[in-house]
Amino acid sequence: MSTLNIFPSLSIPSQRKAEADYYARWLGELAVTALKDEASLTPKPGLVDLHHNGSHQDMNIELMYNSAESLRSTFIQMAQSSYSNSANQSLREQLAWIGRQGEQHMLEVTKGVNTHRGAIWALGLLTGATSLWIAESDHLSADVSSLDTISATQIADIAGTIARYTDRYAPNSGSHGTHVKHQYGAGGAKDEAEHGFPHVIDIGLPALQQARQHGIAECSARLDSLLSIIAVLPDTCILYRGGKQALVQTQERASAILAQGGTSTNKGWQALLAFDQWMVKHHFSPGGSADLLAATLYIDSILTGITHMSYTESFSKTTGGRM
Ligand SMILES: CC(C)(COP(=O)(O)OP(=O)(O)OC[C@H]1O[C@@H](n2cnc3c(N)ncnc32)[C@H](O[C@H]2O[C@H](COP(=O)(O)OP(=O)(O)OP(=O)(O)O)[C@@H](O)[C@H]2O)[C@@H]1O)[C@@H](O)C(=O)NCCC(=O)NCCS
Ligand SMILES: Nc1ncnc2[nH]cnc12
Repeated sequence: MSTLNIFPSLSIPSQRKAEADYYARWLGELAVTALKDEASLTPKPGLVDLHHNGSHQDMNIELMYNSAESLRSTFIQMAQSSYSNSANQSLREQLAWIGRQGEQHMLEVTKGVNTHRGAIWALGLLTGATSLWIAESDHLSADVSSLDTISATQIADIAGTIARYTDRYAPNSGSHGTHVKHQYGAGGAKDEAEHGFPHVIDIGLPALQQARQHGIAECSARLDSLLSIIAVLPDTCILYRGGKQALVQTQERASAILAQGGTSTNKGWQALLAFDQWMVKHHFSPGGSADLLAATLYIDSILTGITHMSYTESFSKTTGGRM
């Protein structure tokens, strides 16, 4: 993949540039890990997982992993580009440029299959926003207990601010999302980002954290988080394939499993398996919800991992304190 020559990196002093590269590599790694963790979570309703290809003829787990790996450099570039930058028109268009290059690269790797378009959008904005947030503040030296949902909200708000600038070079895509927008008035991925990722911050993340607090095993905690998102998200993937009724039925089924106590209960687990079969039978797939689960896992990894990764700390460890 070609590298961008529009980064303002030459004007960043070398220490600052080293920090930017350091954090960008870390954030890129977290984003790729989040995508692979989403893909491997099993069993997911209608989605590709370790057991099957869900409602997708053209995808499998190998393809999802390869697609995720292919996006590492995209996320790194987005984070590099955002460090020492501000949430403004220019950054929006730099990220869009990198995002479109990333989409091209993904499509080359997957031979034309749209595995992660929505994820490039969501995680691209969030990696960029995290990088900017790190650069602007002293969060990394903060006590871990203060890195809570406030930090998550701040990062998602920055992502929302960037998303609200218009990308003047966006082509008229004629995507499924555009089609669904006209037919049902659903805002889709763009709306989600512009509002600061409410389905990540107010739904997916609290569901994940609450499940863990109740001692629920990590796999079930993540599945419950996914179901919480499916239960309320206007997912354009479901709307495109099955219309409004499919979306309502899908949401009701996800809510019913949560009302039964979630996937950690025997009843909930059986209901999840039945839900998966029903989705596959009807060829429905909650692709947007899967992307937002990946975004949730990414934000979660920032909150839980951030103190391990202070640049200064890590740098002084490797150099014996000599800066
Ligand atoms: C601004 C864009 C988001 C424009 O994209 P688009 O007009 O296509 O908008 P949406 O359809 O709304 O969203 C795109 C993808 O986002 C996922 N998604 C769906 N609903 C939501 C939602 N409510 N909230 C968040 N995310 C959502 C979804 O992606 C997943 O599904 C993909 C498979 O989808 P698709 O190909 O449509 O469906 P299939 O049924 O599988 O197709 P067939 O097999 O039947 O043919 C998969 O990729 C998942 O990721 C939506 O598809 C943005 O994309 C954009 O402008 N990009 C340009 C560059 C840019 O700005 N980059 C970002 C810079 S940070
Ligand atoms: N696991 C998955 N299966 C199908 N589409 C997806 N889009 C994002 N993650 C997905």
